[in-house]
Amino acid sequence: MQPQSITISGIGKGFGADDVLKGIDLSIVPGEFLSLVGMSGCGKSTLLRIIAGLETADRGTVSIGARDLTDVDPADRNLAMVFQSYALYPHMSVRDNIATPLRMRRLSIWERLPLIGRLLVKAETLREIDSAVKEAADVLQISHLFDRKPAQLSGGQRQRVALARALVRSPSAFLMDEPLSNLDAKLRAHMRSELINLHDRLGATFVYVTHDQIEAMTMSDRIALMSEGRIEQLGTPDELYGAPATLTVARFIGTPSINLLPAEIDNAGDVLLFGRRLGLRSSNAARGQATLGIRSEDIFPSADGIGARILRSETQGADRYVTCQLYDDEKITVVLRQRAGEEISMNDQGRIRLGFSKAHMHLFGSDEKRCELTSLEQVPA
Ligand SMILES: Nc1ncnc2c1ncn2[C@@H]1O[C@H](COP(=O)(O)OP(=O)(O)OP(=O)(O)O)[C@@H](O)[C@H]1O
Repeated sequence: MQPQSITISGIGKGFGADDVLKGIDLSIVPGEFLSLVGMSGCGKSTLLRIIAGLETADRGTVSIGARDLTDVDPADRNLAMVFQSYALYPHMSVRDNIATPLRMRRLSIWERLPLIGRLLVKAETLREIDSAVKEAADVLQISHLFDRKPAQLSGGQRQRVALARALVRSPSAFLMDEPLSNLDAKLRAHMRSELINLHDRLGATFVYVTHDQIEAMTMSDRIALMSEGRIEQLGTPDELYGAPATLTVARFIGTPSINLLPAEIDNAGDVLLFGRRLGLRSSNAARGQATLGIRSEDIFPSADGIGARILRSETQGADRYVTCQLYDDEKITVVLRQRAGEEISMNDQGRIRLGFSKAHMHLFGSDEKRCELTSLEQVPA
């Protein structure tokens, strides 16, 4: 199956008085791995269900390739949906679970009957179904589990059966709703890389819903970050991390979370942090209160920096995250990343001085939107 594009135009959806999707436009390119990510309740599952045809939009259209699907039944959309709950048939073997979508599509109601159906159906059709089931099971490395029932499988194996069942139909695209969230952390990380491999091998279009930004950041070609029924930002993981369009995106993406500090913009557009000019100017920010975002890797010990007190430090793999209180202000703490082998020099009271990398600061105006910053060295006087 050639990978297909998915085009979503002006999708709106309400449940009662709740406006859950407020006009979504999104073009997913053929073969792309696109994640819909956002806080619980932002509308990502509803959007995926509308693409699948399991939910009807109040307005707007969904197309796959050149085909408008808005009024097409879910069964005729040729999209494979994989759920968090796996949705396997408990009484059927792994082989029969995988074969079911093909039997539904290729066999008549009589041919699907146990025993008598076998007499009616053509041997060639059965062979074709068996071979497609075997191929899908081989891709997901579960052929040795063919005769087991779902209850006899681990979580990861069940999810693989669900994926094989989706794969066997040669769908135009795969739609996945939090497919890994029932797995423990280690298996999750393993299945993440299996899904990436599967995507690379199939070259198919994947739309993946998750509330886990790490999952979205590590797996996706592009991410659509949703908030309150809107797409807040659409871009590559690097774009969302390196140039968050809004405070919501900045807060959501990145571990540890971005440090946010209260700042001010004076009449000339100069940015002040704790009353000090930073040598940065914003041409498009409204004057007054603003927020500066600084990621932990862009903060470093510096003799002429801002005074801070170390509160705690946590080791995570090769990095240590050090939480510091700025100016003894209880509300303002920052986390900096200390790499293995680096020692932070502090005085006996646990105090240090911190500098911020100007080139990597993110400024958000009072409307919470990103403002462009220029270094004053580049601004003509
Ligand atoms: N069938 C329904 N009837 C009424 N309200 C619904 C229905 N389905 C979803 N909602 C509401 O719509 C909003 C968006 O739900 P949706 O499941 O799309 O969010 P989500 O971003 O996928 O959240 P989660 O990560 O928790 O699954 C929520 O407030 C939810 O309560």
